[in-house]
Amino acid sequence: MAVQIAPSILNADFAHLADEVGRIAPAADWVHVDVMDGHFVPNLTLGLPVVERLAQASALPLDCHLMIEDPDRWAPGYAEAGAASVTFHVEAARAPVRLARDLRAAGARAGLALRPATAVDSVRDVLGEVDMLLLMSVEPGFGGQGFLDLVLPKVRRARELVTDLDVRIQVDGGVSSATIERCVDAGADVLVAGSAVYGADDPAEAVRALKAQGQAAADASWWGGAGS
Ligand SMILES: O=C(CO)[C@@H](O)[C@H](O)COP(=O)(O)O
Ligand SMILES: [Fe+2]
Repeated sequence: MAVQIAPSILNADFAHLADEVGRIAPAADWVHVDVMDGHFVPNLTLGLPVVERLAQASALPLDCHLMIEDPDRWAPGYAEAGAASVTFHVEAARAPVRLARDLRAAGARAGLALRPATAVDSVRDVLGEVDMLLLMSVEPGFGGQGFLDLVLPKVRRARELVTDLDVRIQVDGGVSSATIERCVDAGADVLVAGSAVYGADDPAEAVRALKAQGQAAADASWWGGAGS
């Protein structure tokens, strides 16, 4: 299974977003767009009008991570705006199964996100309804935070639970050359990296290096042969 890198533009220059995506486009699989509403998390970033324009201007598919309240109401709009993948938090959703189905019906991949304190087993029965499970390895809200090792057993458990499913496991927060191998070895196959990419002199080269490191870890891991 190919490891994918989704750089987060949270640490990019918001005045030149399309250009910032262009800097990673030669190497990245997705561009990770962190949508924060100032309520679900104590930070405010961007919303639907920006995502709509970015989806048109971006050289990469958009992986939208919605850190917002009432995703049941707002998330389908991001799929309709052109996001290729829309991830919402289970802690905020009233009807996660219905919402995942709405996202897929709107043409997007559906992702389910868990804060660090939310147990993976709490969503085991709905994993067949989604395309990706996002496990936060920092408390959501800000880039540049330290990686929380407590996510690693959760990643391993998630990988066990999706053995017979076509569900990607994404880790988000504090992913860098120092932590990516542990994430992938546990079972992650999509890695979000914000400051590790946009803090580098050459963001595309940083993505290539992370991908090579992650793929080597996957090939050597206990789950590496699983999935498609
Ligand atoms: O969703 C979030 C933060 O809430 C992340 O996507 C971060 O933006 C990733 O940034 P780094 O931790 O890699 O700097
Ligand atoms: Fe994120």
